[in-house]
Amino acid sequence: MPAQLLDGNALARQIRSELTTEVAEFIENNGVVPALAAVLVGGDPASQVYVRNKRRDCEEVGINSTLHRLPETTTQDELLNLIARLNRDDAIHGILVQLPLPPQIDSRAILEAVSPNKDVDAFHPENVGLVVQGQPRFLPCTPAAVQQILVRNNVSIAGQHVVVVGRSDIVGKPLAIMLAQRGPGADATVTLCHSRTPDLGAFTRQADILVAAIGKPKFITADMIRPGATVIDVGINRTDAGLVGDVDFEAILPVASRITPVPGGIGPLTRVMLLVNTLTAARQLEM
Ligand SMILES: Nc1nc(=O)c2c([nH]1)NC[C@@H]1CN(c3ccc(C(=O)N[C@@H](CCC(=O)O)C(=O)O)cc3)C=[N+]21
Repeated sequence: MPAQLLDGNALARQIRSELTTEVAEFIENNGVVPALAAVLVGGDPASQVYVRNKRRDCEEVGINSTLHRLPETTTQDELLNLIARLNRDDAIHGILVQLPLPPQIDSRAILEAVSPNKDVDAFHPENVGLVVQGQPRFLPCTPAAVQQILVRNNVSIAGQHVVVVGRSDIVGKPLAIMLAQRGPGADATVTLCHSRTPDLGAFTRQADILVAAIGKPKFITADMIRPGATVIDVGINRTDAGLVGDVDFEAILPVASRITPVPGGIGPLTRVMLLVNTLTAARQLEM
């Protein structure tokens, strides 16, 4: 029997519908509309698509969204000035600075400038620290999307061996920490593999749940999967053959028990987590 598809689009739709009710209740109780400010520097085509989809998502659930488009030549000071303004603006609850930023800008300095209370990406060091300590203010969006697709499809995590491939600061590293945490939706045994792991297949074949977050098209092949494993594909690679993930989907389908597609897997859920975090930010700031 081929693997069950874990449908990110359907789950994203369901969570947006839950959020629509919660946002309406928030507005009713507080007389304030949750609001997200997105900052886009330059014209990276993938970023344009992402920001456009995100604005549509906000509209669907009743969150206000504003987009600040800055030219490719924006200086660090100009961007810092905009962030300072958004930090002070009481009508704005969440701030997202779309990555990557142009080379003249120091991304780290920018992410540290966003108020931790409005940091809906959870990229600020204070929020990263809170996640590590198991006291999150916001969960980082893509790791939260992976956790939710597992939890909401009743995939057991506790006591399972999760192998994460990729140690980025925005996906692999925080996800490994979140799934190893004590508590619901966690309690896994986690192995974090990366580009310097020798004999990667020896590790991935031990995975009950394999998460691919490497950023290389079809990098995970069928021989690297334990029969019956759950495979989560975080990759979004634009190739001549279209959008493909980090796993060789067709070849793995007959081996795995469950698998996420690309597109339509973790991507749409990542955007939903941004909405969740914006509502959380509004609740915390309007208390
Ligand atoms: N500050 C910041 N926060 C981010 O969360 C962030 C970022 N910068 N920079 C870029 C990456 C990438 N990312 C995606 C989210 C959703 C899809 C997504 O919805 N993908 C659809 C396909 C969309 C398409 O067709 O292009 C899918 O997988 O089905 C893709 C990529 C968020 N990122």
